[in-house]
Amino acid sequence: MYELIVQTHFDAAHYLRDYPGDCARVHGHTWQVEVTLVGRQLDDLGMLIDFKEVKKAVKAICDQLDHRMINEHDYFQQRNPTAENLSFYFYHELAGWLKEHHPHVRVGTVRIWESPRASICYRADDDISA
Ligand SMILES: Nc1nc2c(c(=O)[nH]1)N=C([C@H](O)[C@H](O)COP(=O)(O)OP(=O)(O)OP(=O)(O)O)CN2
Ligand SMILES: [Zn+2]
Repeated sequence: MYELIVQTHFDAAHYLRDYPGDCARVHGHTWQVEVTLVGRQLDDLGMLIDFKEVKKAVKAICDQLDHRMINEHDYFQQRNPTAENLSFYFYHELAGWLKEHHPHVRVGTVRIWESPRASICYRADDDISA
């Protein structure tokens, strides 16, 4: 099994609806994003997927959020823009892209850092072996 990892970041504003504290006020983060893709099958070049392609796909998702108010994004109008919801959103956007373009590869995890000291990692339930 191969595990491919790419990291990137985006800067954006958000606020947490109904949060009992200062995070209910508009503020910003540099969100770090780490995506892990997994698969067994390599292409003729000996690659799981070209890093360049993965970076482009992750960037396309980040670009929808970068330098914006995340709460105004369609997906986050009804959901709080927490690291949990962001990791779920990235996971499923990438899963859709892989299904269409690279069906032999799946998303392993998406980790989102709100700060260097706090992150959330999402993986699909059936990957949990406990
Ligand atoms: N489980 C989660 N908890 C919190 C989230 C979240 O997405 N998931 N988000 C927030 C707020 O966005 C808040 O801005 C971040 O809080 P915190 O990590 O405390 O950030 P600080 O920069 O204030 O951290 P300090 O260590 O106090 O500087 C809150 N909780
Ligand atoms: Zn915040």
